[in-house]
Amino acid sequence: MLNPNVGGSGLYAITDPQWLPDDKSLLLGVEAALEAGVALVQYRDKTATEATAYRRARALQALCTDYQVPLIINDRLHLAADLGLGVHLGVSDASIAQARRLLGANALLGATCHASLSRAQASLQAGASYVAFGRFFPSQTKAEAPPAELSLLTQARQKLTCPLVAIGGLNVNNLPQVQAAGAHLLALSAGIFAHTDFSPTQIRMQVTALNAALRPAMPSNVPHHL
Ligand SMILES: Cc1ncc(COP(=O)(O)OP(=O)(O)O)c(N)n1
Ligand SMILES: Cc1nc(C(=O)O)sc1CCOP(=O)(O)O
Ligand SMILES: [Mg+2]
Repeated sequence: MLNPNVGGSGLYAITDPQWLPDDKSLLLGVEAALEAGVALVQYRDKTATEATAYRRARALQALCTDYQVPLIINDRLHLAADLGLGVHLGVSDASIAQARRLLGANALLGATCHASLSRAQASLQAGASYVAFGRFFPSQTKAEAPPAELSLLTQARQKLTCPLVAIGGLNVNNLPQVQAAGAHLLALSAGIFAHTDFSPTQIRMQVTALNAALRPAMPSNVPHHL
């Protein structure tokens, strides 16, 4: 379900250990984002051991449940299965079809599609709940992410009926144009969590400013799949 605070177009907060390096900053940072209003949270942590990732995901699950916001696990399909959560998968990760079989019909499954509409169509065919395109702007979090053009979102809106996620270098200044191009969900990591002095207050202020930059979606545009 999308966050009604933002009328169906919402923020998708993606954690990263560069910005939230330990349990305390991760939980305080995500809680600040939840308080200020995000529609989805993704736990993305490439470096944590299995045990640490499990502990952090469990703690985030409890927090997100309190705020009734879905939590999605990046990459780690078996962790998602253990906790009964959704998963986001890229081209080098487990397949969407395998994830759908393992996680069941109701799980949220996200698929990275970079700049490829045909990959998006194939991912949906295989059972994805949403498709993600990007990166639209240079990313501090993932500098090597391949580029995509904003016009792709407009084409995707014409061809696909699922929720469309935009990712990569999003911030308060470029958010309106990404939304206007057709994105339903705006995924950000650095734009929410990267601050020189980590502070939950800064994160809350940042999410509040991002939400203020978003225009509420028309009811007919709101995808109800999430
Ligand atoms: C919402 C969202 N979109 C894209 C990605 C990138 O996934 P992937 O290509 O698998 O890369 P990593 O995140 O695993 O580095 C994402 N995580 N979330
Ligand atoms: C994890 C990820 N995937 C991307 C892609 O384009 O597939 S861009 C990206 C990083 C997103 O973080 P930020 O908002 O800081 O740019
Ligand atoms: Mg991945």
